[in-house]
Amino acid sequence: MEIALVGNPNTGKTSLFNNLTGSYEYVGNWSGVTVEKKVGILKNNSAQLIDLPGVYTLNPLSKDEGVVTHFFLHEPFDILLNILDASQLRRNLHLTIQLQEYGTPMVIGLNMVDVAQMRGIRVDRKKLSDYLGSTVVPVVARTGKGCEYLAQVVTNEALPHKNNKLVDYGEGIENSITELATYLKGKTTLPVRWLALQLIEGNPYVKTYLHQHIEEERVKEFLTSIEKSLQEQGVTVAPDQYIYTKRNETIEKIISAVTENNSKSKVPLSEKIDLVVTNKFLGIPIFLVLMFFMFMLTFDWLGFPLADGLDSLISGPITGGIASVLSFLGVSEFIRSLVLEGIVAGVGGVLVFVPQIFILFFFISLLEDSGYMARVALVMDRLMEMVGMNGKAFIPMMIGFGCNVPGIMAARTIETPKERLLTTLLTPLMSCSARLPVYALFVGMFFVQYKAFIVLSLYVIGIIIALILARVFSKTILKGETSLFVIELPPYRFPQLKSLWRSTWDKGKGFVRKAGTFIFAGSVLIWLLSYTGPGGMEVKMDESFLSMIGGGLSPIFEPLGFGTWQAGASLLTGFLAKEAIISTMNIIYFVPDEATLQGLLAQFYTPLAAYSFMAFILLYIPCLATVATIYKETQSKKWTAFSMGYAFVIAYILALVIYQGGQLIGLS
Ligand SMILES: Nc1nc2c(ncn2[C@@H]2O[C@H](COP(=O)(O)OP(=O)(O)OP(=O)(O)O)[C@@H](O)[C@H]2O)c(=O)[nH]1
Ligand SMILES: [Mg+2]
Repeated sequence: MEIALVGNPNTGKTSLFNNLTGSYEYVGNWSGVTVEKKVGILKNNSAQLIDLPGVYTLNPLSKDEGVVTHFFLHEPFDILLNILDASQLRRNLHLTIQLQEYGTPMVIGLNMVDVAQMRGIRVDRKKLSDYLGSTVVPVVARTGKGCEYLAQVVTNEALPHKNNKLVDYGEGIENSITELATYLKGKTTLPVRWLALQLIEGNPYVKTYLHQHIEEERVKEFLTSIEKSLQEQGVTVAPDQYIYTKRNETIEKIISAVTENNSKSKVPLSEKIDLVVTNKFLGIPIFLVLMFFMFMLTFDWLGFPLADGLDSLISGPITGGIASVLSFLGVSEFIRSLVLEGIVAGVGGVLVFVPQIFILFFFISLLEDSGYMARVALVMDRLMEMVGMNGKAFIPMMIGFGCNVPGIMAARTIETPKERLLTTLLTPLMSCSARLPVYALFVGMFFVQYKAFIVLSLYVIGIIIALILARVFSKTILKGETSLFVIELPPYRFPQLKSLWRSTWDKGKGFVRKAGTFIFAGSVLIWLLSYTGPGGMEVKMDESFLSMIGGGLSPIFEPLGFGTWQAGASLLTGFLAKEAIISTMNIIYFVPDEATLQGLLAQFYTPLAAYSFMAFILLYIPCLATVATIYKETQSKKWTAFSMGYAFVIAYILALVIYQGGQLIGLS
């Protein structure tokens, strides 16, 4: 049995999905968190649950909304589980009516009853159930209250195929629909009334679907007959508007019958906070201060001591322990060196940064779950509009701070193809967490006093370059209108510690896993390349294959301040994954403990060259996983190649300006 989970954005569908299936899908307090279909199995194995992106209507505007409409047209399922936000019933019911018209047996999960109660809204579950002809089960998806019972109702009860005429659109429309039904007879298994109403609303997916099943003439005839019959009735508005009005009338009737509103406070707390946070002048400074605070926490107050401790642990007792085990086993010098100077140095060098990565992810999860994300979009909207995008595109970019891959996926929520492509191309300029170890290493060495400030400057450079390029691209290669900026500001929520931790862990475990697989394999390879050379095995590092490869690249980087073969080799591996830069450096500059690695770096970099190097790493080329995602989302080799090419050029120019310009004004 297949159950489809459908509802407005940000109503708690994925929270419920996670609860019922034991999954850990992405949850956040803004609209458009889920952008693709996710399938899970109910805990009691009785059915499959399908989580879908949130939609306000089945008539899609953006790509993630299209996922839902496509699903309704092409992927048959057995039961609809419609999630309603009890505190936003009026708006949610528009979708419910459309789902009802689809005719599949439906159960209503009335979520956020805790929020509704707090605001003094009471919903009469029994009456609502009578109106809709579906069982209504109140739940709190976040805590799991009522969820088990909801699962029982969905899977156990014999659900009625109910009357799907909740709204009466009048005889004219109903007659035309009956006529359309005769043409579609035997040609589709989908409910004709639903198809017809969606067509009147202008749903492009349904139109295409109908064109595939009957002659286009018939579709046109139907639409003309609707228009004519409405005119005859003296209706002056367009048919889609008429449908909307009719639905609204029904909704008002239901709302006044089933809800009771005893709210006392006129202005909710969220709105009071927003007066400050989204203020025209204060908005951006507040955002920057928050980021600065995040970096202070990650690099100074908390992260640095933790990483330092972990580092001593890895380079001291752990390496020592492994060394003694190897001696005890009597392994060859080759194996010993591979393990200690390759794997332990490479993987350990990356794992040292786990505490800092987790702190960063914790902070990002906090922003996501509190509701601040949508506010940043609003605050950034003015800047974004100046460059041909709108504020909504900043959400994928913010997500990109964690990892560029989900950031690019989130670009699906952007309505126009032009802006979606722009966002996809520019999100890799956002500094992801994998670049953080590089910053940590270098600011720890060269900018001890200003760690957080230097890192913040890199993040801001990423944002500024993205804005400038957005402007350039939208004036040259990607012309088109900027779409209207519409965003829902969800109420602020106090994040629960449990879900915060879960979401932090979910993001962070990818980093740990990558260290154990990708970085592990990479370290072995890099070590082998550094251990062997044209002269055979055990060559001096400067005569190894790795130094030849890196040396081939180094002249290109000479003008940027880091023309060493070591830098060339690390940048090359950095394309596979940005953390690999750190593991490569740990292997190349192998020294038994980190303190001296930093000392060694001082021989190769000046502070100015270090900054130029960090800026270059920030921008130079998206990592392999990101490139693959860009290809998957754009389905275009041309744009994928472009995303790599332009990034390299920009990185080069910027690093050049920083290094040469810095020298000109006397920095070193
Ligand atoms: N107070 C309260 N918050 C909830 C409840 N259910 C979910 N939330 C919160 O609401 C926010 C949205 O939850 P999601 O599960 O991501 O919502 P969604 O419907 O999947 O959202 P989209 O994927 O964007 O359509 C999160 O911050 C949840 O913690 C609830 O019953 N009560
Ligand atoms: Mg979701």
